[in-house]
Amino acid sequence: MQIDLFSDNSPNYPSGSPSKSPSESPFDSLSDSCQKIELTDGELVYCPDWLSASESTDLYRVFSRLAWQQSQIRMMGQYVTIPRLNAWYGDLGANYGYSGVRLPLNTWTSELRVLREQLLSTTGCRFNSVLANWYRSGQDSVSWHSDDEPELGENPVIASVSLGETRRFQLRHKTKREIETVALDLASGSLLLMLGKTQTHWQHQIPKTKRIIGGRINLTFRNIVNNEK
Ligand SMILES: O=C(O)CCC(=O)C(=O)O
Ligand SMILES: [Fe+2]
Repeated sequence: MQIDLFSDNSPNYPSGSPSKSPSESPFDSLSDSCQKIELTDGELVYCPDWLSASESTDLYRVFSRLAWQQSQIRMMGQYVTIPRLNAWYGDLGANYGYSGVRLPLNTWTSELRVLREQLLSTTGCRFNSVLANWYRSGQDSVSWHSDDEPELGENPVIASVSLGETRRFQLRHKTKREIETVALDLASGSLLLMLGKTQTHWQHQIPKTKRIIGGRINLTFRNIVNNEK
């Protein structure tokens, strides 16, 4: 695979995509196995079989050995332990935090690097970091939020790879309450792209479930544009 790592493309815009009229998304040319989901004020692409079942099983096992930690976030002046494990990997300088937590930066593992290259060839987007989440059971979750930290820049492309147990992913519009919540069941081996103004206008969550289920690892590849912090 030939990749020009030093080309001067805008980091959040696919590099290899053919030129399109402005009304078309650069992601329209993704394979037929991907489904485009148009939102009011946002856009998603869902590719259910991005990885094969055996790749997904192997990667779940490999990634269960990432540098997991259980972070504490600040909420209304109090420290609260988050109901999931986190790990942050990225290029030197790709520093990231949310809700008062600064996650320690780990250097890429070879398997995370391979996934990042596969994402470059699928999407044309180059990511410099990945936030890994491990939902150990149905009692682990992430509550309503947007991936809108300033270091992600404007209209970030977030590429979310799911491994292990299928979990429900919900999105709600921030201001237009008449728009119904959107729900997607994110299967093992799937890729979900959140595009355009999705982070500006929508929040997303993984709710808890009472079902007795196994674990799920989610990898959200991101591009940190402001690295001086
Ligand atoms: O687990 C997921 O699918 C979502 C994770 C997420 O929203 C995040 O890491 O910001
Ligand atoms: Fe998120």
